[in-house]
Amino acid sequence: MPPGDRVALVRRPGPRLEDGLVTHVRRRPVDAALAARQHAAYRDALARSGRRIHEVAPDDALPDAVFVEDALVVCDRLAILTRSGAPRRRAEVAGVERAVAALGLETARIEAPATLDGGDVLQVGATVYVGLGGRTDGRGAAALRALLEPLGRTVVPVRTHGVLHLKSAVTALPDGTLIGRPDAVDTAVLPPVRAVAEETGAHVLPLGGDEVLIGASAPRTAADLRGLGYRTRVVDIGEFEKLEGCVTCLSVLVGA
Ligand SMILES: NC(=O)NCCC[C@H](N)C(=O)O
Repeated sequence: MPPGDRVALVRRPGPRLEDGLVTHVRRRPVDAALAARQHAAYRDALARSGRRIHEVAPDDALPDAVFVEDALVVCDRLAILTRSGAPRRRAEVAGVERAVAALGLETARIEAPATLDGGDVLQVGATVYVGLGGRTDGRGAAALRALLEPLGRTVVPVRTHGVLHLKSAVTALPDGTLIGRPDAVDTAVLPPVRAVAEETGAHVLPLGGDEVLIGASAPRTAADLRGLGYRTRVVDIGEFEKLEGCVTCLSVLVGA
């Protein structure tokens, strides 16, 4: 991957998407054809923000593979292949590893028995918050710390409650301000978290400059962010939200 290249890794959903895991929400039918269209629009939004789309080969046997951020954490030029806290998601890493190798990144992995999902890893400048909840354990956080401290990062574990991942509850605006649901995380270890108007407004993906990607299900949060001076790029990812997915989890951004 040449210096300056800005890439978005994505993985298209398959026909068995509706068999994806649900933990904190009631299962609802998922329309696979609509999901495919929503994913195409999501890829298009990332491409329009100046990202080169790099696709991980889809795997129709792995319904949750579309949530690619859980299998991979990228920090500078290091790609960390994770070991999900959901055993049936662990096979997703193989395809992601091949895609990462094609980008020429250095690789490392979270080794058993540690568990870590990428959705629990929130990078804000030189600080990396790691959620401790259903999917990531203390060993996973320690393994992440051992890999990232040499890169000048400070790793801060954060307990989560009643949410799938840390980034289900809290994400960061381009200036580093945290936004989301303070009730779902241990706020004692975090800077102030700006509460959002809708649950799905907790998920924003900074795209560069003052632009953020946000789901169409959070119109009041999007309006608030525009009020703060941000440009919002809105995508409808409703079929993925039925499976506890959000705008962050459908991609991994590599490069500034
Ligand atoms: N990082 C994320 O927010 N990932 C969403 C994963 C959803 C998937 N159905 C799961 O339960 O693992």
